[in-house]
Amino acid sequence: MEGGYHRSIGLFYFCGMEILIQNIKGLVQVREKSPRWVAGVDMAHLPVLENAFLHLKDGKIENYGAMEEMPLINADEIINASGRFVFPSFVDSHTHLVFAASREEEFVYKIKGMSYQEIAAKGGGILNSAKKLQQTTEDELLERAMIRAEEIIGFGTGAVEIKSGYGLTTKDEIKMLRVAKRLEENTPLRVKTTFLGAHAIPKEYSDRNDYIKLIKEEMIPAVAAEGLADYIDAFCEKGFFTPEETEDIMEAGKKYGMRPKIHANQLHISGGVQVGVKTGALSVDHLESMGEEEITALQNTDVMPTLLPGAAFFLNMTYPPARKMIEAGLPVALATDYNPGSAPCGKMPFMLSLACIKMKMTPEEAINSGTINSAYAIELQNDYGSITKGKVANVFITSEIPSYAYMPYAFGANLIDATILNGEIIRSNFFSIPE
Ligand SMILES: N=CN[C@@H](CCC(=O)O)C(=O)O
Ligand SMILES: [Zn+2]
Repeated sequence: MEGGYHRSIGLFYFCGMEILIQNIKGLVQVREKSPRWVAGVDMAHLPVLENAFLHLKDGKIENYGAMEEMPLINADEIINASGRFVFPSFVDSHTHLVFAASREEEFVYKIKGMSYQEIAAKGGGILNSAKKLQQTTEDELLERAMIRAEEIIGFGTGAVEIKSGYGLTTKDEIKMLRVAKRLEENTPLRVKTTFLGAHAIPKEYSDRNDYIKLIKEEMIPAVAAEGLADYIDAFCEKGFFTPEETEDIMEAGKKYGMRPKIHANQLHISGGVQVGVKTGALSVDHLESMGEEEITALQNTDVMPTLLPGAAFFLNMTYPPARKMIEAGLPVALATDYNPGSAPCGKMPFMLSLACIKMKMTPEEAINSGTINSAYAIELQNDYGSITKGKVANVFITSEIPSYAYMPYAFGANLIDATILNGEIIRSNFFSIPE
């Protein structure tokens, strides 16, 4: 067995560890061959193997099957999961989890009746977060983001996308993205990064074109030179960036190898969906405001519609029409949008509950959305998002629950009892972790 140094906790660990989880009540999202996504009526199907075993070796899924067919396995660690379900870890494909400070003063304004746009116009919102982030050092930001990373691991997340967009100057955007990269080095999370310089226009720009020029001519090349971003994003919304500006910025990013992922149709029908389709975006995200035309535009494309019900919940807005999208044959992905302004919550199981309760998705559809489909939304579907031989050994074990549907049903409950990432036991509260 080979040893190694644990990046996050500074402890020696056995990276060649073999783990056998046996007597699993239900092994969820078992796919012999991983699809790139599931769409339309197929979203209602969630493959679950009852009374199963799962064998993890060298950080990968080695084998799984029915208990009565389990071969002899010489594992270092044997976990008895009777009464429990094992899920592939969630993939959270849209977050802003690097930020300097929370914004609960705006929360109170919202309670008193101010809208998201009114708060932004008063210098709150994204510009408020940018001001605080500019005054925070890279190391301080990392320290704060590490706490959130540990938090989401406890909620069952194993891979995450993190955006910039609270820097709004070249040096501060780079600072945010460096922190996101350092999170991957310092935690067991798989991290994908997105450059979101086009999140808001800073106050000091009387001509918005000057800021857009800065994004295209200075920020994008600087971010690319350090290899800091996989994707490029813009907040395509009234009062933020127009569809034409969004398209221009997406095309500029593409020249540097960054594929678009767009904030689209959150507050209005913004044209963001059509720009996403036109620029070959990997995903269009939010989609609270969708007409027939937007749904039709997404059909027969490779763009993943990504729903962020935590933002609609927090802002008390209409939820995306998930049923209409699924009935139109589209896939949908789910993510948290974890950020200090519109969704201060990184808990994927709660997103599943909101998907079911508020968007009328079934538990099967919600689980497919937060695993295999959200993996596609950050191009990780070949390695994450399902229990498939050869994929990364990222799983969690639930507490003793009656069914997998209990996960979205018991909203807010903490139902995750153990987490294994990259084949390492990260935490457990029902068996002791080997020294
Ligand atoms: N909508 C734009 N960006 C974030 C919110 C940012 C903020 O208010 O800080 C979102 O995805 O909801
Ligand atoms: Zn967002």
